[in-house]
Amino acid sequence: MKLEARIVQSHGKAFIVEHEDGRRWIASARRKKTDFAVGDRVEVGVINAEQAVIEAVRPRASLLYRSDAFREKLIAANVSQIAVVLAAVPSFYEELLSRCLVAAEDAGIKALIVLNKADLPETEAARAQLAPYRALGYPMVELSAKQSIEPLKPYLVGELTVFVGQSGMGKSTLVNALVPEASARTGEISEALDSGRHTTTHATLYRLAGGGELIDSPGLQEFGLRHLDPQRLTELFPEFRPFIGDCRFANCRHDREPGCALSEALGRGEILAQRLQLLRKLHGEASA
Ligand SMILES: Nc1nc2c(ncn2[C@@H]2O[C@H](COP(=O)(O)OP(=O)(O)OP(=O)(O)O)[C@@H](O)[C@H]2O)c(=O)[nH]1
Ligand SMILES: [Zn+2]
Repeated sequence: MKLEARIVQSHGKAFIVEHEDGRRWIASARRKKTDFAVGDRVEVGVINAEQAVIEAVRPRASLLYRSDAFREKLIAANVSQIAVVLAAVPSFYEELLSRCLVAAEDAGIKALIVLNKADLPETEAARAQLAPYRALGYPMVELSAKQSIEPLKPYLVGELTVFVGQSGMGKSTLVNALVPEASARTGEISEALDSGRHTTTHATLYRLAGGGELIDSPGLQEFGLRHLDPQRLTELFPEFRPFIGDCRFANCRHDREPGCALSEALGRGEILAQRLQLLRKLHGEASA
């Protein structure tokens, strides 16, 4: 029997898929194909009440993934928004935030900055550090996951939001507050998967009471973007778009070339040094 289902949990090689009527199966892919992600809509062949096989994946509205020199790793499919969870303590990598924003631009989805642990006095400095990103048009919500997640809720309605964050930013606290059953709900199927095959949960999709859905992804320390098209990199920085076409050389890497419109904009204080640095770094990665 063949059915349409959605991947709601990924364990790397094994997945949990859910039909719209709520039935769930442990599913693996035919052959060694494993490039599926939570959020994917798939056609499954049902084997029995517990097991199914993924036969095909439907075209994706969006796909977020990261890549380094050795491999690509899918983060989530069909999401409409990425929420980057940050906190003042421990300190966050600003470059990782910027990379998430670039990935969102590339995937054509919204990005939301969530500044957690607003109860800590160090938050003021973090807020100032993030001001330029708000000025770029990325919305930011400040909250304390330990106190109240109400400020975040309106942003999640009607969206499929993937939550990403470095370890320690409080993403688990946040997700558990948004989805009270999250810690328990992974349930027996997933426990059986974890203990039986020594795999860990890569990502899980949850439905929110107020409408909207979220995907909790594992802590992120790096966000390799080698897969980005070097020709398109500049477009992925919204504030650089007005300068596209203004460099003296058409193939300008915006590094030491004379007549570089971005280097000149930097000299005039119109763009952030760390953003231009990231663009240069991404150019280097993409061509390495
Ligand atoms: N002060 C304060 N601490 C918080 C808040 N939210 C989470 N924390 C603390 O921050 C620490 C990290 O929280 P987690 O939710 O485990 O963080 P995580 O981002 O999921 O990190 P990993 O579990 O390492 O992936 C814990 O000690 C939490 O109690 C908050 O709003 N305010
Ligand atoms: Zn240039």
